[in-house]
Amino acid sequence: MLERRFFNIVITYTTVWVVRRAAVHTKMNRPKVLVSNPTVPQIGFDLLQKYCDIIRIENENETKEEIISKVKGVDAIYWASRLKLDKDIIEAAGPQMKVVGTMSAGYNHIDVDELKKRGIKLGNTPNVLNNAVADIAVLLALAASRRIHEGRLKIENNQWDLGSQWMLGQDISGATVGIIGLGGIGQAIVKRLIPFEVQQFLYTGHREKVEGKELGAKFVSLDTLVRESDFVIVSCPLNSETEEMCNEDFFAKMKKTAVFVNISRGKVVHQPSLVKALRDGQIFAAGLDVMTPEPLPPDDELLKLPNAVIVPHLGSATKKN
Ligand SMILES: O=C(O)C(=O)CO
Repeated sequence: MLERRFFNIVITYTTVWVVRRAAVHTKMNRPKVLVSNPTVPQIGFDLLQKYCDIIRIENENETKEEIISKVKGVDAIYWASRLKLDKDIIEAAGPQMKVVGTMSAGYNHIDVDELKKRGIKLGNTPNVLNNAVADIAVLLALAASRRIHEGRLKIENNQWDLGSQWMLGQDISGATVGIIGLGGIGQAIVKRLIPFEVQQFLYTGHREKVEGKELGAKFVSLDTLVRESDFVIVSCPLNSETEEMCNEDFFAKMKKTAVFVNISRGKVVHQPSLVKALRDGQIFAAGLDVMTPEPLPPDDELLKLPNAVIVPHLGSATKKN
């Protein structure tokens, strides 16, 4: 999964741009940049090399210790890593460090408070990923509601039944779709689902948005969204407010026929409660691009559920040709 993600050239350009700007800002001829993982596409290294001296981590499964051993004295960090960029690493870099660029829309893997305290700028890659991630959200919503994983298992187990009422799924046409977090990705999801003749879109977040009005979506409380939606799609950032927001109480409020989709971060969900809700038929199905932990161990309970469609965090894993 990591290799495929890092092929996203658009992301690379954006991150390199952030690091370059920092270089100009610091008025240094050739600032030193640590690249935290070697699977960044060559084009990324080439661009960086033009303006900066690169400190490389050669190990694809980089460790915090390795990063700490090489980070001292750098002016910037190109964070292409699933590890947490935490206080220890920031401190080890030293007070001259001015900027961090990350190849992702989400930045929950970076200690932003620690960066702020030290006046270090952070660049991420919002918007470039909206379409790719929204595509995965739609794919998961349809795959989960139409029992795609379960159907495949039935074939493999020689349980193909010819009855007319077999393996009925949930329609998305005529459904109420609730989007938690109508940011760029949430809006792209709504745009994709309009042609599916969804009956109404609900959304929730900090405030009502002009874009919501333009898309014909109705701003409601989280409670209303969870209770009234046939599809609940999570596309909000992970932060202290949203961590484990989808818990036992949340799933208990959902309709028994509803489908849950998460393309945000695994930790927005209290996963044991989701597993229970799926196992006990409290909700109909789930489609997940993100989970806890990542990578998910092959013997995890989630993978034993026929009504869970799971992909290994492929939201942004597309290649622009
Ligand atoms: O860019 C991100 O933050 C993603 O996780 C895309 O899936």
